[in-house]
Amino acid sequence: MTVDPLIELRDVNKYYGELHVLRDIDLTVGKGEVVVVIGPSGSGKSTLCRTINRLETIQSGSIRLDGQPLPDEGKALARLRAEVGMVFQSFNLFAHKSVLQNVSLAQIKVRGRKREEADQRSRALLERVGLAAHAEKYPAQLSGGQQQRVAIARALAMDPKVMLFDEPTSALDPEMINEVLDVMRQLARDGMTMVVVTHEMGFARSAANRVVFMADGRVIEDRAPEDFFTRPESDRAKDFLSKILKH
Ligand SMILES: Nc1ncnc2c1ncn2[C@@H]1O[C@H](COP(=O)(O)OP(=O)(O)OP(=O)(O)O)[C@@H](O)[C@H]1O
Repeated sequence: MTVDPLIELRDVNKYYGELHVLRDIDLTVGKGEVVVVIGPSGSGKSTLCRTINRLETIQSGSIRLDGQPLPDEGKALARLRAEVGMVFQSFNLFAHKSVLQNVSLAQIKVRGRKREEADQRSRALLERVGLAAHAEKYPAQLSGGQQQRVAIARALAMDPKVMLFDEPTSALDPEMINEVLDVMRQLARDGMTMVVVTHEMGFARSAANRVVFMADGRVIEDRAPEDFFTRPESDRAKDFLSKILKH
């Protein structure tokens, strides 16, 4: 099956000072694909995510979104950040604004929507993530899982072309992990293009089109989950899987 590419990384290299964190990365994410990135701590997974919406600069190589090189600054960069929705481990909601205001704010500021239109959209998205009844509450009145679902609704409100998730469930209590993963599974079924850094192997098995395994800043394997989990090719991946599957 040929997929229409949405994100294309070619020969990407990134350093933090002397530390070579991304090494010759070639990666294509097709429209509607769900790519789960896994690998040992420090292998560069977060950095990879952060380069895609230009939170990090790269030293060489190229990154294209929908055929266009990533912009460096100004309005084009703000537009890019809206088109590449990002959900982090911590939810970073505005504590003194209601859930509804949290979801509406960037729509008004970045997208230029009128408050009424933004709020209407926000309510529909809150419904989609199962939080319609909580629109008037403040973040501190919600559980971690609910706050993370607000963060997802906030990113979706910008009409992103792709959603990046960087360990979205790592800060959550175990009983809340599934409520967030279920929202992500639904997004995947709805055809959203997604890049997901996670330690949740069940999600990788069930929702990913491809698993990208990274180690030492390199993509070591990039394969369908059923192949990767049953027949990992590299010693690094075998070692990684045997460690995490023991837990
Ligand atoms: N801002 C930074 N400045 C300097 N070094 C950094 C910075 N951010 C990350 N690093 C280093 O870059 C390497 C890759 O980090 P990164 O967070 O991308 O890895 P990761 O695979 O996401 O790890 P984890 O699973 O632990 O989150 C690590 O050695 C990390 O210490």
